[in-house]
Amino acid sequence: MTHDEVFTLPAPLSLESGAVLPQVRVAYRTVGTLRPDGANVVWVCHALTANADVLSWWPGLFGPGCHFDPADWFIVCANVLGSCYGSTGPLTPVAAGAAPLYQEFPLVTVRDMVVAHEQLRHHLGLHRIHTLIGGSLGGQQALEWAVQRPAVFEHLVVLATNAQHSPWGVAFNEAQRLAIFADPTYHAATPQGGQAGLQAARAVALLSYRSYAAYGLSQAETDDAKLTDYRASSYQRYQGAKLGARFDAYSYVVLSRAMDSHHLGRGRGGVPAALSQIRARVLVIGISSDVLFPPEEQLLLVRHIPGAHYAEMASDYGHDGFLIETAPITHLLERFYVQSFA
Ligand SMILES: CC(=O)SCCNC(=O)CCNC(=O)[C@H](O)C(C)(C)COP(=O)(O)OP(=O)(O)OC[C@H]1O[C@@H](n2cnc3c(N)ncnc32)[C@H](O)[C@@H]1OP(=O)(O)O
Ligand SMILES: N[C@@H](CCO)C(=O)O
Repeated sequence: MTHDEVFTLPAPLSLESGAVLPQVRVAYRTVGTLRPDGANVVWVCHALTANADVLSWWPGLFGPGCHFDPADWFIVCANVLGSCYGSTGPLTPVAAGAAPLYQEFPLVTVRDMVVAHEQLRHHLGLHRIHTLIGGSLGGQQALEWAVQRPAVFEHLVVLATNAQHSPWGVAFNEAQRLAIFADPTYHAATPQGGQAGLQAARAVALLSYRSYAAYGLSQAETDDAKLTDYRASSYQRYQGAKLGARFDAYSYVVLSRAMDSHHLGRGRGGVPAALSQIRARVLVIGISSDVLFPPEEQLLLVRHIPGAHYAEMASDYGHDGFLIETAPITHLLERFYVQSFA
């Protein structure tokens, strides 16, 4: 029922930047069984540091007994180009026998990621996708894909995402990249290069993923006499180390730049014109406390996507609420599918 595979694109991939990747591999996982009529496909686009194993990083939404239960759905998730979970990225060769490119890996855009996954969709023979879903960078890909191929997707569910990455979002990403570039080991181009910088970058990023309230709830001090060694400090260090143990600095730079590049309106006459091309039935979910992708960005999507539904979740978790608040998301999905068939 679970199938892991690597698909090699049949031809070199020309990137939006003009660079060419001679050989691109896309690691993907499918879970569940495809119905003979092909009507039960849910394709998941993952966010910044996740991977093709959606049941591990989106528990509560994907898995036995969840809304997207593999007993009912054929679940597809592919690791994005530039990442470090099996698809071609800075630490893997881009041609047979070639050395990894590390910090010389070319600029990848969200459009490039989608072009690679569109080729995978063809390879898998999936002519209709019942639901395309993603949050954050995953939502950016899902929107881009729905604009590129409006006829393929019946339903589109995007969470905590936007039509164009904001100056605020770019600035957060640049602050994180500065932490990585300040680490001299990054420039040495080894698999472990930039680890200290990556850990600092994750600690910076967390401030944009959570909220004042979330830190207050989980990291409040009980010892009034304390002058140092605060819980919030050790939490930041722990989270940095946790990402460092499973990710690399070079992929992090590539993926954060891809996020910066996201602009549905580029070359398409602007964002409203691009969004108006979407034909899927759309649910847009915002999170009240999301400071990185604030609800006004999702409201802009809803204004320009024909017939789109909007729901806002109240949450203390900020942007990461899209990964954590799976009970209210399940409720919103159930309501959306009922509305879709009404
Ligand atoms: C193997 C893989 O690649 S799996 C990929 C996993 N991640 C992804 O795919 C990306 C998406 N997921 C995420 O971004 C996150 O996992 C989230 C948002 C879903 C949840 O974040 P988490 O870090 O798990 O939760 P939270 O912020 O509550 O932190 C809990 C962790 O911090 C630790 N912690 C909490 N307070 C402190 C503190 N004061 N000091 C030190 N550690 C602390 C907890 O012990 C816990 O540790 P654990 O993760 O080892 O169990
Ligand atoms: N916490 C998410 C990033 C925010 O979208 C991740 O690590 O992928």
